[in-house]
Amino acid sequence: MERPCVVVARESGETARQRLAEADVIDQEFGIDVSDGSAASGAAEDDGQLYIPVTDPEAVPEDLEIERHDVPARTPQRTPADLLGEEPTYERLGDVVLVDEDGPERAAEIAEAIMESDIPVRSVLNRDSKVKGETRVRDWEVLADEGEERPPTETVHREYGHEFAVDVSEVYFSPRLATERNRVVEQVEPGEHALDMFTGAGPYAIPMADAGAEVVACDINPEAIEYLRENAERNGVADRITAHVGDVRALTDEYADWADRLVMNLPHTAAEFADAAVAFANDSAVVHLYDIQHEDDPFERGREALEDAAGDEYEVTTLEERVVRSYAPHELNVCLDARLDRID
Ligand SMILES: C[S@@+](CC[C@H](N)C(=O)[O-])C[C@H]1O[C@@H](n2cnc3c(N)ncnc32)[C@H](O)[C@@H]1O
Repeated sequence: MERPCVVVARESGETARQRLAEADVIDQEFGIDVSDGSAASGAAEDDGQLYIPVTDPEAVPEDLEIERHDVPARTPQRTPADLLGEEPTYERLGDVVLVDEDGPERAAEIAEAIMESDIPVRSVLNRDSKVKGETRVRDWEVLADEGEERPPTETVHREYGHEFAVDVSEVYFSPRLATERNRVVEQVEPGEHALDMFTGAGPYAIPMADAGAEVVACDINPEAIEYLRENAERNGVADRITAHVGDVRALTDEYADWADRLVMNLPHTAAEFADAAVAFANDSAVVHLYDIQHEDDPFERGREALEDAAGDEYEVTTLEERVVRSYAPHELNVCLDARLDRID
């Protein structure tokens, strides 16, 4: 059936799809038409493009092209909401579903609906603790598991065209930060030196390397670095990433004056690493410092820490103050983008 569709080259398809999903304009009643450039594809037009059906062309970001195109109607899918009669809150990480429920009965009911629905899911996990200690890993209760060979906490997650293998019982990973990570990655210039100080399984390091950066990635959690290395191979960027296990402060001599860009994703604590960030910075470096702070002035602590560490060696300029998401009542997860320019 002919519907308004966003037309994109196949290689830009995943990025466009995620942007449209964020704007909530993908028409779920119709499928995406994937034409592969060959006359045998059966697509209405064999031009190697993707046609993503949208509900409201007016709400589509302006830089995306729209045209009417024949797309297939989808067979209706049963969602967890259809089965429960209301929309439960959950996040998808590959074929694992993450929920955050206190009551065991409610948790079991949601898990059952998720497993019975048509979304492709292998296990359902409930948050069983807050993020803990240096590694920021939390405990998970397994609510449902199809019982394959892989542990129910391990999966392969896809984000903006990259694949991340991760076991959430061993390594921190939050699918909620996908848009924020992409915002940072889009600023990367080919050839720049990027230091991902708290890399986890590599959701910043890998796309930055794919954007052409030479990346140094560090984590104190050895399991995280194992997954980072696997993910670097998986995404074909192993030759542009150097991985280190340990406290990132131990690298300040080896990478002194090296970095054009520093990613500091260790909310609550990153400001304590401002001295290391300044030691890593070259003559003009951009810092992305994440924090979780009271909404009254969530950027102050990070900015002051950078200014104190910079002393009279660097000028600190705020580039952007970004609210990533609300974390708890009156508490925000934020990112301060700042530039450090060496004072001659
Ligand atoms: C909030 S997680 C972020 C991981 C990743 N950047 C992401 O977005 O998924 C912070 C990471 O910092 C690591 N970490 C904590 N203290 C560290 C230190 N002193 N040096 C290096 N890594 C550290 C933890 O093990 C954890 O993987």
